[in-house]
Amino acid sequence: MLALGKLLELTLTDHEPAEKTQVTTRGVRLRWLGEGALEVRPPEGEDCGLDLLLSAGIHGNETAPIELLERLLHGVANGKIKPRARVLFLFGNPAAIRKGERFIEQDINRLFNGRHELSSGFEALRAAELEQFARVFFSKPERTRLHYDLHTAIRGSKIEQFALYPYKEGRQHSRRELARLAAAGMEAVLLQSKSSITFSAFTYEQLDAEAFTLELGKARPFGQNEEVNLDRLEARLIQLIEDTEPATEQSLDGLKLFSVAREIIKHSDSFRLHLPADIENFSELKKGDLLAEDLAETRWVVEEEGARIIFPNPKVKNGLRAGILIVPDSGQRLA
Ligand SMILES: O=C(O)CCC(=O)N[C@@H](CCC(=O)O)C(=O)O
Ligand SMILES: [Zn+2]
Repeated sequence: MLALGKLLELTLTDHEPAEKTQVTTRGVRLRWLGEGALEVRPPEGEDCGLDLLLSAGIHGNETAPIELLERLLHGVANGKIKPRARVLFLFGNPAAIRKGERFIEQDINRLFNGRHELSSGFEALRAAELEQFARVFFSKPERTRLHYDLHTAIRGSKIEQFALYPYKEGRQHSRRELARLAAAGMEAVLLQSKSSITFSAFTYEQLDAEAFTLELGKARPFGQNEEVNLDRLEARLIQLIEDTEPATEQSLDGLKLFSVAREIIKHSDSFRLHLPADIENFSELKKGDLLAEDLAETRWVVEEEGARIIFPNPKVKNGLRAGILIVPDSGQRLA
């Protein structure tokens, strides 16, 4: 296999390849752009017009999606996958991947959309670099832009695979994209209702890509991901790369939709979350329950009908999201 097909190995060993560009026997061009970043270009005349950004390892301990990208890249490099789309593969936080940790100094997925400029250190520099890779990749006019940022979650979940769909004022969420996600095995989508500082929010809000964070199961170390079944997603990604995707039905195929009722922000070290430590994502909450407390007698009480919790985490830094309170959404505002 071409050396550049081994992007994960290069990244894990912190190795710069001798040859930065390689071409497969079928004329597919692989270009190493920097640490953990590789662009794939289809042969001349075979480009279908899709620019697909696939990122994983934004959190270094979320290995199933990293392994998935590695399989796709091996397929491209050994000729089994025949790209007709331009694809940018990104491993988000190489230093954290090498250590098998969520992050080194700070959560890189809270440093996009300008936040890295207000910060410093390794992750802030990397977030700026990732924005630049994405900006250059999505700079070609009149092409379709799609970004999937692949993650796994800290805890178990009542709904195993789901997507988070960013928000931008004046832009509607696309029913067609949701149908595509359902076909890729996603069981639910959370429609965001405000701007955010994650990687997918950056490409959605600033680069006009359709962009999603995909949550694909529980985070486990490399080689221990047999319980994370990515078959449907993998098949769909290969179809996107090869431009063989069947015409997507508009049916959302049982996809559950949620919207954000409230983000629970941890303001101080006094923050207390009144949920069991092993609570699963999408657990239902009872109206009237005290969810959390913080300084100055701040109390978070469940007021919404049908409320559920995702990503509860009292250990985040002060000022960051310590959980999301979500409610069912009828999908009436979809385009
Ligand atoms: O399990 C958790 O608590 C977090 C899992 C995770 O990393 N989720 C992403 C979601 C990003 C988004 O809101 O689009 C994150 O927290 O960065
Ligand atoms: Zn993550």
